[in-house]
Amino acid sequence: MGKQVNGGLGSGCAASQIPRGFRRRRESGACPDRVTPPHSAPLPPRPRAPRRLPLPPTTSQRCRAWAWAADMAGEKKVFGFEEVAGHNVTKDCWLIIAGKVYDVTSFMDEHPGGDEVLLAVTGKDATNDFEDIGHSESAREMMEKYLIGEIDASTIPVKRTHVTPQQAPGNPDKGDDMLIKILQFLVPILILGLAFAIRQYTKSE
Ligand code: HEM
Repeated sequence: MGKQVNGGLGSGCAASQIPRGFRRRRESGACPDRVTPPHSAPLPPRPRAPRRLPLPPTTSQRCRAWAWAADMAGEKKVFGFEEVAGHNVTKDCWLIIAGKVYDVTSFMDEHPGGDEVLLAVTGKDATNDFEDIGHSESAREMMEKYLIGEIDASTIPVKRTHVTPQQAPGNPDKGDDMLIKILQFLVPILILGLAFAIRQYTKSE
């Protein structure tokens, strides 16, 4: 039978099976069953707030950075039409004017002609639209700020030209012309004939 040490261990305590390492605790009178009371347990490390990572750059920012780097290196980036045409929203707007590509995203709010006109000419060669307005010299100087590269002219889709519908063989339009000519003669003759008939009828009465 286990001997009671320094008094203090309750009768229900399994002090007799105390492993060696807990002897001191046992001697201090605390029940060795309660080896690490919750209040004295070291607090678990606080979960650290996740570090805010910087957002990855947008396509437009990447392209601008690329174009800037290329510009610094003395070469202009050459864009394909499809790539340029994809930038067609207010927050990401590119224009093709006179063979050059302009990223006017940051200019949308400031453009005196409004942002809608700029959006309306995305996805096409906007040279004529730009020239039709008769932009001032200062507007043209301003453009330099937004220049990001050049367009690969071979990628611009060929403009659709208006094709007049071909006439069917036998030229059916000719038949219509003949009918009109006949009516031009016939109608006045019929009116005259009718007038003459009415006159005759009223005379005989
Ligand atoms: C990077 C390209 C462009 C720049 C820097 C630019 C700049 C300007 C500026 C500074 C003005 C004020 C008037 C002037 O100084 O001429 C203006 C007016 C205007 N722009 Fe642009 N523009 C650009 C592209 C375009 C395009 C592609 C269109 C297409 C239609 C357009 C349509 C207009 C219109 C409608 C006005 C108003 C004209 C008026 O109220 O008399 N702009 N733009």
